[in-house]
Amino acid sequence: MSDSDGKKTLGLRGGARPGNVKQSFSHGRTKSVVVETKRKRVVVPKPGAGRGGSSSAPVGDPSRRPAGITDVEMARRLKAVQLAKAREAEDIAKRAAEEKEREESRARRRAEMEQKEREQREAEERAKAKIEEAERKKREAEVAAERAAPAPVAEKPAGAAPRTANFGKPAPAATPRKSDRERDQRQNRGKGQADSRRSGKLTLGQATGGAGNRHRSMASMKRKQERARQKAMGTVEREKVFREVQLPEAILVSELAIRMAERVGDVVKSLMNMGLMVTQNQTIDADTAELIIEEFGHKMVRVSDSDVEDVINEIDDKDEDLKPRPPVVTIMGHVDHGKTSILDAIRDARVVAGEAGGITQHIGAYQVQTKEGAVLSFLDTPGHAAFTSMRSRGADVTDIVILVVAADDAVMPQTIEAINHAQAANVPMIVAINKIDKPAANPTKVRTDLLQHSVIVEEMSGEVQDVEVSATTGQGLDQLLEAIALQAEILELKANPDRAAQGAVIEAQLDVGRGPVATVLVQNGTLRQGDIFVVGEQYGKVRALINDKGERIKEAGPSVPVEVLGLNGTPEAGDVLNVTETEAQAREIAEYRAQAAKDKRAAAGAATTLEQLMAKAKDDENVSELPILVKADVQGSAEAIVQAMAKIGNDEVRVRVLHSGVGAITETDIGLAEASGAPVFGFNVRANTSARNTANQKGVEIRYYSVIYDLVDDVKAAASGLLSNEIRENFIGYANIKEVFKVTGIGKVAGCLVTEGVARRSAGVRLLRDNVVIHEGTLKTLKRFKDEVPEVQSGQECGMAFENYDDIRPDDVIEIFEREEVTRTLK
Ligand SMILES: Nc1nc2c(ncn2[C@@H]2O[C@H](COP(=O)(O)OP(=O)(O)OP(=O)(O)O)[C@@H](O)[C@H]2O)c(=O)[nH]1
Repeated sequence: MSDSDGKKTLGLRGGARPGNVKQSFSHGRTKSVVVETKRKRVVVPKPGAGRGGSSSAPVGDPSRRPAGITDVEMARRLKAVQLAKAREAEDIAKRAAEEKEREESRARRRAEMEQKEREQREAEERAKAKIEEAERKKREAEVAAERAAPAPVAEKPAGAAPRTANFGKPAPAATPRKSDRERDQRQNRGKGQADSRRSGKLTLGQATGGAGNRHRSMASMKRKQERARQKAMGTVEREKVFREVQLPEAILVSELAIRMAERVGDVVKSLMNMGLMVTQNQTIDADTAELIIEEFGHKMVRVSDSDVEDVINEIDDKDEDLKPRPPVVTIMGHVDHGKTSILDAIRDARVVAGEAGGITQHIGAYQVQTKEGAVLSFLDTPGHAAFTSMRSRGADVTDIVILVVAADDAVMPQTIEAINHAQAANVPMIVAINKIDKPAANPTKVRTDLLQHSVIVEEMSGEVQDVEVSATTGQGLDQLLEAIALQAEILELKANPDRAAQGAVIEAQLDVGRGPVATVLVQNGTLRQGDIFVVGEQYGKVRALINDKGERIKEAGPSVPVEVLGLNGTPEAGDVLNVTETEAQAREIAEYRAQAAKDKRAAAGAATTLEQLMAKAKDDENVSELPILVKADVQGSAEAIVQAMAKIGNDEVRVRVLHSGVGAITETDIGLAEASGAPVFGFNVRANTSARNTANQKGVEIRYYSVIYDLVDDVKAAASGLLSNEIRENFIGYANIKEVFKVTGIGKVAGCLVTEGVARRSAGVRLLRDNVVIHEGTLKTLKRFKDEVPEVQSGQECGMAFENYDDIRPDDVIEIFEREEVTRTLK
């Protein structure tokens, strides 16, 4: 701008922009400094100059070139620019080529990995197929196996074909999975730099040797996933495996879970879903367990008894080993028709005289020989209950039933029961028409009576043998024995005496001097002294064998009843005796059975459904129970009494036997009876002194009996006392309401006509509207012509008002009834 002047401050020339800067120093001193800034010259190329310059612009044109640049410099610069552009294009092409190569190598790797996966899968499939093939080979015939063997080989080329194609062509759309991935990658590339950078990193990793690592890591990842998948699938398959679950009579919930290989929690849960509130430590019965096993998709194999029982499993006897055996005969019939008398007459021994009330109480078994030499075994039972209870324990000992019917009587309830039992057991019958000596005897009536119960005797052209006998005179007894022998012949009863014995307990008791004694009827084999045996939950070694005549014998063959000594405890009637090889076996089986019985009892208590629990709770509110204690001389009697007690009662009253046992009444019995407020019934047994004293002190009633029927009658009477009286309603009349009046002081009064019976002031009334009871109560007033009357007869008009009830309308009907209390008894 201005030229330099001597007085002026030295400054820049032209284009300079002056400015002052004030500097501050210490002690308030300042100094102003002039600062000049010079603007930088900016060269802006004119439009079109660049393009022309790059190719055909005249190099020496000073107007198109920046100031101060020579032609040579300009040419050099342009050349440098061209070179840079060419290099840039080259770089782009190179990068594109590299990218393509990388892409191809990635595709190749992917193809390889997939190939490997496929190979792995195929190898697994082949292995699986091999296993299946091996299994099939085992099962199938040789030819089928050979035919089946090339199957995997044939599959191989088919599986290999796409593999070869993949190798030749790195990235074909071989599988839909692969094409998906490629599409994804293309999309990713299009999406932006971030994705392509990521793919670039992959390549770098590969280039720096990380490729192997990456490859491995991806593969290992895939293997991991595959393992997880297979594991998951494997678990599912395992659940589907049908396990054979061995199921005993009762099983612990936890044990069931273990046997099914399921989680205990799941088992408990499904039990709860079934309405069973049980824990894993509780026992459930086989039926419930079966449902659970089915629910979990397993197969149940019932084991009725444990493997320990296998040692006594039935061996089928060969025909040549079987020899004829005597028939086992049971005499059945109505009370006092002469069962014991017939048996007595046959044995030529007096049994009746020794028995209280002439009623057979003990179960015994005896053998007799007919004149022809045929041996028959007789079983004397105290009624049909024992016969049934023996059958229910699996002791079907009876071959022939003698049905005793008194000729002077008729077919009685117990006769019918006996017929039913014999028919249910599929045991042939012989009818013995007894007391034929009596003048009132009418055997034809007996025969015709029997017809009604589908027993057609020979005399009536049927197949059932009938014999007229008299136990008193002995008439017809030989014919009866002949008939039995004949029936036995028809039945062709056989057994193998040369094998380990098997028998059924007829009676068992604890003998003071001899210990537990069981009367056993040998059914098969021969029982010998010294034999080791298991009987029910007891076991032992035969110390002595005593026959029905009280003689000691060394052995007892088929159909021979014998008393066995040497038991460790008292078995129950109906228990089966089996001879074992060793004492260990016998003990093991006995212990197993005892445990099984205990488990079963526990299961019966535990496996109660909610509904059952509620029903039981509800029942208990309404049902009165008569608790009793029973002590008897022998097991059979105790059992018969318990069974008779079970039959007494109805929906409201029942007898509950708290305890039943064999032997004298003890202090323990009295204690139990006192706790439950129960009387003690002694059957052919007495209370010992201390028990008697305690009973006196505590006020426990002891009753002694020697006849079962007396006991039953007494209990029935006692149980009847528990029955609440029945309230019976009798309708005495009906009245129709004609009009309704309002009377001050009384309220609404119905003007009625008694249409039926009588209206009584003291009776109960019901108000019916359209045949629906809308009120039940009593009458406040019954008037006839303004007079209060006790009753009004049918056809007469009267006024009635209800006690505490006013809603009465014309056309309503009044039902009049009386209630009476009726004392009930048990049948
Ligand atoms: N006249 C006559 N009386 C007989 C005959 N058989 C039995 N009795 C009598 O009938 C009564 C009953 O006989 P039991 O042998 O005790 O009758 P049961 O069927 O065994 O009776 P329970 O043991 O109570 O079931 C006795 O008094 C016998 O004397 C017979 O053939 N003729």
